[in-house]
Amino acid sequence: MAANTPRCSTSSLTTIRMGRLPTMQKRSIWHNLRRGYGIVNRLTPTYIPLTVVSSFIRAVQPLIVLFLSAQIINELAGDRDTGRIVTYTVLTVGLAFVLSALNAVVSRRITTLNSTLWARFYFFLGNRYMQLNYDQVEDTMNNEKLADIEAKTNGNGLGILRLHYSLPELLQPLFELTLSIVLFIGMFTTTSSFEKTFITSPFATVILIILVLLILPFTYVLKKREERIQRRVFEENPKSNTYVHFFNEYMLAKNAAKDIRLYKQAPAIEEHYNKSVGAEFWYRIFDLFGKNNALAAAMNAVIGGCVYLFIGLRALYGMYPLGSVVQYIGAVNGAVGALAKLVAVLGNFITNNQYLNLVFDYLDLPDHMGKSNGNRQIPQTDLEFEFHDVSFKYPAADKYAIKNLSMKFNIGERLAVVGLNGSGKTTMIKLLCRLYEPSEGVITLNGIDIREYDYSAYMGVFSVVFQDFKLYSFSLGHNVAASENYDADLVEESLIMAGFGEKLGNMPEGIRTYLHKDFSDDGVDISGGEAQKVALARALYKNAPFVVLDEPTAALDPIAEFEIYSRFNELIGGKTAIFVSHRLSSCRFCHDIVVFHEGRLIQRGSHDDLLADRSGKYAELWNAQAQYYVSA
Ligand SMILES: Nc1ncnc2c1ncn2[C@@H]1O[C@H](COP(=O)(O)OP(=O)(O)OP(=O)(O)O)[C@@H](O)[C@H]1O
Repeated sequence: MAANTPRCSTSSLTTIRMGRLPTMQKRSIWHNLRRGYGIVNRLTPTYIPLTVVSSFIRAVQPLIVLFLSAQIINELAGDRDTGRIVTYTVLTVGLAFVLSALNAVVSRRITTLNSTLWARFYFFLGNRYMQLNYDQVEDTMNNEKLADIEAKTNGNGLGILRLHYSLPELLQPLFELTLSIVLFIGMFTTTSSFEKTFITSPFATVILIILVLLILPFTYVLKKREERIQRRVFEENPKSNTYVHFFNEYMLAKNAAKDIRLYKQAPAIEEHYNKSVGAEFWYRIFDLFGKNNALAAAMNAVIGGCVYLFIGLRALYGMYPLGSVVQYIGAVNGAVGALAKLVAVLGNFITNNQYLNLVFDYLDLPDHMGKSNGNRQIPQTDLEFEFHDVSFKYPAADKYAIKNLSMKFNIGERLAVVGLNGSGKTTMIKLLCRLYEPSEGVITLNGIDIREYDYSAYMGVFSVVFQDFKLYSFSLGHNVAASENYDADLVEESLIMAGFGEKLGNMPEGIRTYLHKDFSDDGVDISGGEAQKVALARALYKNAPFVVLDEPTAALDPIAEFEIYSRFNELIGGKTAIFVSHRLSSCRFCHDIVVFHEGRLIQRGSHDDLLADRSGKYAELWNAQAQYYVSA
């Protein structure tokens, strides 16, 4: 029967089902370039066409000046026709002006798009993170990959951002090469009468071409070396990006600020940071880049010198007019430079491919709990959930957090869940809410495996307040409704029901008041207990049929706690509710109590029934707490 069929019984299968990255998938460069530029185009739609225009202008501008200067020199050395000289001069100045102006406009727009892309790309990554299945978010391996992507993007400009910045580096030399060929092609088709020597022979032309083409293997070798060393440095420091990410977040985290100060963590953090993210790491990469750039410049200078010599000698033998000498030298050297840049950028594409794979592996993490599962609609009323012999082990753990759990949640009743720390209470809730899937056994809703229901609709069934809930620095209304557009009356009502009414009355702008001061100088800071009330109001506003409160009153003062309990039935209405708490006295209003111990359900019954079992865990926990109140 499906209900008891173990799923993912082998660890490797579990690994894949949990949506981890088994090994980096290899994709072809062309596939990655197409997909990568597709993303660039989606994030900044005008960037690619504007870069084509800008690269063309940058390539054509010096070559137009070169061509027109050559015409002027030829005119000065030949017919000296004033009209033509003036026309060339005006054209040179006029075109330079028009192209510069056009380029300034386009470049300004591109500069804006560069920073836009940066911001949008980080949102794109973060947004993907928000869409991941929860188990993938908790998976250290995926988090390391994300830290790696962010650091490689941020610190090294690799991955998608490299594609973005490489586009002009690719297009400009492509245009330069094409236009330079147009300008120097005349070298090989000259009709002037010249002296026949070795220098003016076709053989010398072949030697020149070979010399120019030498730039290709030379640049390729440099690029390969760069790639090899960069890869080795990254491999030798596999955790350095995670460290950077961790420390940068920790040092600035508001909830770490107290501990950092009181435990004087700053020097220890600094020491650990320097050890784990050593300057040596960056030094080796940048040292290599510097040496490679110097070698490439030296090679260009040698080839450039040979080109000068060759064309100059040919001019001496009468092969080219004076102006054309300037044009050919400029154009051939332009072509040499363009070729070197093209090989370098193609090398960059090859190097960058592994970082694109990293990004695409992350983007392609399977939605194994959502789309790949069922699309059955959620029943409208009477939702009855049941665990059937469920066991669960966290991905990297070797111990079961839940073992052979069978229990039913009675419709419309309140169930208290108690047990020692680490006994599996929160894990049970995560399984019920489909944040994780059971390793063995099955959970049903009205007799049907919960995996057969539409995932997003299923999540809508629960109003949950977790122990580690988070509020954000937007308005109170935004926090409660989790939306820009909300029902203001319902938000207020929920806050009042959750015991936040008095505080709300003192807030300068009511539910439009911002929490914290990140986005508003008038924002208010609230205490831990008040935050818990807002989180409770959020759950009430959602008005889902099943309420889960995981230690909802842990941060509340005794009076607030008493108020919440005494109005609990009013708060929950006829809904089914689970209530996790360490304060056993607060469980007494529940119809039923379950006791967890080491991942197993060991007792179930009413408060009186459980207490009657004097040797049971519940009685032990109750007596342990009661003695403090009695002695007081
Ligand atoms: N993300 C996780 N990865 C690996 N192990 C985990 C994870 N979360 C919890 N555990 C382990 O699972 C077991 C059950 O944890 P769980 O959070 O369900 O306990 P709990 O009863 O809710 O505890 P508490 O009363 O402290 O909130 C513990 O041993 C815990 O260390």
